[in-house]
Amino acid sequence: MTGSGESYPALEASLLSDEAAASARRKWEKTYLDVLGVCCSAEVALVERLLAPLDGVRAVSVVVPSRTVVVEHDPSAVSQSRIVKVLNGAGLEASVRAYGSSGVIGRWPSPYIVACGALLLASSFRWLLPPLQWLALGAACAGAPPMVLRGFAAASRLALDINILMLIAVVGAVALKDYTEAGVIVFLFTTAEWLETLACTKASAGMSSLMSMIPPKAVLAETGEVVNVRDIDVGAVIAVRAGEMVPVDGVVVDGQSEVDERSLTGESYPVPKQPLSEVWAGTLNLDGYIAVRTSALAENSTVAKMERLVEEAQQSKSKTQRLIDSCAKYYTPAVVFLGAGVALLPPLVGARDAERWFRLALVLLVSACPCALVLSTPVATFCALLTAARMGLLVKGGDVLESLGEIKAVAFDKTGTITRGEFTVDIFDVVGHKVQMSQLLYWISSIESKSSHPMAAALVEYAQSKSIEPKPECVAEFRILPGEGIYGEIDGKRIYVGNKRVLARASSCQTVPERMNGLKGVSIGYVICDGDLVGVFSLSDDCRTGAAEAIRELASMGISSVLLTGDSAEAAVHAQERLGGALEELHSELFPEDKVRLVSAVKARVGPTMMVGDGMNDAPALAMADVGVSMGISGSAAAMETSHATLMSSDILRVPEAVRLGRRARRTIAVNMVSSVAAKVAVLALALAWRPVLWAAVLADVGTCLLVVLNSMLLLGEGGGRRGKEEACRATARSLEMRRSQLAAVSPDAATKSVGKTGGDASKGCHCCHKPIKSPEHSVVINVRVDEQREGPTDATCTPAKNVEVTGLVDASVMPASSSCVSGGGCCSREKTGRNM
Ligand SMILES: Nc1ncnc2c1ncn2[C@@H]1O[C@H](COP(=O)(O)OP(=O)(O)OP(=O)(O)O)[C@@H](O)[C@H]1O
Ligand SMILES: [Mg+2]
Ligand SMILES: [Zn+2]
Repeated sequence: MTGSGESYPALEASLLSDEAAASARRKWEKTYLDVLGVCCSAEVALVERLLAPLDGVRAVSVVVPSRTVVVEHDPSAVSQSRIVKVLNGAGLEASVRAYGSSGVIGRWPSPYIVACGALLLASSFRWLLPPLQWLALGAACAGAPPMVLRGFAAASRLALDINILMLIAVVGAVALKDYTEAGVIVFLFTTAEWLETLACTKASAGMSSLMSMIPPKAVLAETGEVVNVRDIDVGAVIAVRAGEMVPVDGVVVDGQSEVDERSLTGESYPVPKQPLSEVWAGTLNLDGYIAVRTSALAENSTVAKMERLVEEAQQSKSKTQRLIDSCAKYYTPAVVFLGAGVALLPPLVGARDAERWFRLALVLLVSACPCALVLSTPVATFCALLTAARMGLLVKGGDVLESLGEIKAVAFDKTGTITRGEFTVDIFDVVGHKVQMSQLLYWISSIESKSSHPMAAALVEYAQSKSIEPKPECVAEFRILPGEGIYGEIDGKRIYVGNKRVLARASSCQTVPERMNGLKGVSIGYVICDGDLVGVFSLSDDCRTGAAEAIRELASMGISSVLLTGDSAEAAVHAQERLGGALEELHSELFPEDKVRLVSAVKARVGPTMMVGDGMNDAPALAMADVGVSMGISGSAAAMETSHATLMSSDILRVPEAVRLGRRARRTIAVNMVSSVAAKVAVLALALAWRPVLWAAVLADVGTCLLVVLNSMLLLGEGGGRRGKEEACRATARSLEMRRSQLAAVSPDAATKSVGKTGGDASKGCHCCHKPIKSPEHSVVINVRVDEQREGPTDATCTPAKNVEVTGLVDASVMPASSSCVSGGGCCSREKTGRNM
């Protein structure tokens, strides 16, 4: 006995390992199918039940709004055509979507609908020729086959769906000898379904445009060989010519070009690329040839991750949807019993008008179809998610979208979020006589090249500009000290780089050179070598374009903004001044755990809170917030992972836009739900008060379904393209700005001159929209002009800046609002737009 008992685990293990081996041998592939017959969540279960048992199918997911079924399968075990056959066997009208095609969906009504319509029309002449009334019965029969097939497939799996309810109504009407009614029901139902499919085409096209951005082939730079994108290894060099899509993420190694990153960031303007620039799969190479060394496999490229996220987001159900679904499960059987009761009980107890009760039961059944109610959330969520993705905001699920609309407060990180995270080194000094400048630079740049903090990049670049190459391989024991700086050992020396906390920790001598005292608006760093302060430096960073505008926009929506930074209090206050005092609270010198604590404090005090951040030190706070938004494709991976949404572009104005989209989505869902319930109530009221009209019930049902879809699709048009021309202007300004910084890298004079020319046009207005140049969109142009006008008279309107008083250093430094104007420091709107944003 024991013997056989013992043999089981062994057997199981061998079975398992066999299975594991088989599954490892298998080559999984994803097939996208257009399945027109999917219209309700009832069909989702049906599709799953049909495909899951097939051998060689690993995963099935159904995207209702775009009528897409995604099957992960092993083509050698179960072919695409087999899957299509199985689905069509249940009348689901499936077809394989070709790679890169935009979800071809039948534009013409099916022959069933046409025949049904034609017969119904002919039957309307029965007042001329009474036998024509039989044509109505013919119409019902002609249109019914797809319904019967689907209904039968559902029924054989003990599921009750809309097709069955409609068939009951049709059979009921025929039983009452009301053939016209039967014909009308079939016609209305099939036509509405067709219209719904048409309406979904747009949404579906949007989704496939997300999925088919990457070209299937790429060209190897060295050999010119054309290879499958999936077969490209990391580190291969591929050639991307003008007008082609970048096929894999990578780094430019040769050539120069401008790239349109709209597919990722939602903003269409040329981004200049030169050697060492990063490029991403799915972006468009506009002009010039570039050779790209790949940094990821095609399946791990950013766009592929995005695709997966969007797919997952559609499948993850939101709160509202889960509620509806869980009700729908008990609801439909309950309604069937109720219907049977209404039809059977009154005649049994002797009611006279049996036919009326029978009709009432049928109306009840049809009206009970929860189709529109079930659709009201997912379709709206789908459309909003697509719009968000198009504007460069990747939302990880319907839940997040709903929370976005509830936001009452936003916590911003400073470095890399409010500011650009592109530091410049202002001062770099050796302290004492222990080390030489070149040695100090070598140590720092070597250690910093192991850090991903934005300050690190600036320090490495600074060293390189002094012809010193970092050697990260010589650094041992590298450590990140959260909220303080970094540590590393090089040439046998123990070196700390960081803020004054590091100074306090690592050095006994705390006296700082005179020069570093009283510096405004910069971050000061210290270098400590074996316990001695050997170097100091200061770094400055500018606010992002539109940061102040974004915060003001949030305020106008009743949302308060706070700043949470690991940087010094001085740097925080400086940013606040640059923003014209737009922030309500400043908290500085925070450790990652302080950020978490403050986010939960804001949550408790104000309400649902969003956190926007980019760095590793933001990750825990992002997870804590109701909605954590990570900034930028180049932001930290940890932040992107823990956040609920990722802003692919660096346009901070997308933050208020996202909240607005969330609010709009919530409103749309509410309208959908109310109208779908109201329509049913109206029909039932009509049936009780006057008489039960079957076709009106069907019309109300399919009509609200259609309305729900159309109403949700209004979400598609907004968001991304809302600002149109303004957006284009801002984009031009930004690309100008970028060109300027590119030029500045080469020669600072050239930059001023080249953009200065544009500045000359400024008196006439913007060169693209001819509006007077005032708005932040034209910051670059003004940038130059303000430099010239610094001494001149400033604008008469002076936005009152809130006076900043910093209390606790580590903890909250809440600022009382006062209306005194800080002189000089960016309080005038003219200067603000010019210098800082
Ligand atoms: N690699 C580094 N080199 C030098 N100093 C650093 C480095 N990393 C961190 N520091 C110092 O530690 C401070 C806190 O860093 P932390 O990453 O917590 O915040 P931050 O990114 O500067 O600000 P924010 O939280 O607004 O993004 C920095 O302001 C800087 O002074
Ligand atoms: Mg940061
Ligand atoms: Zn319905």
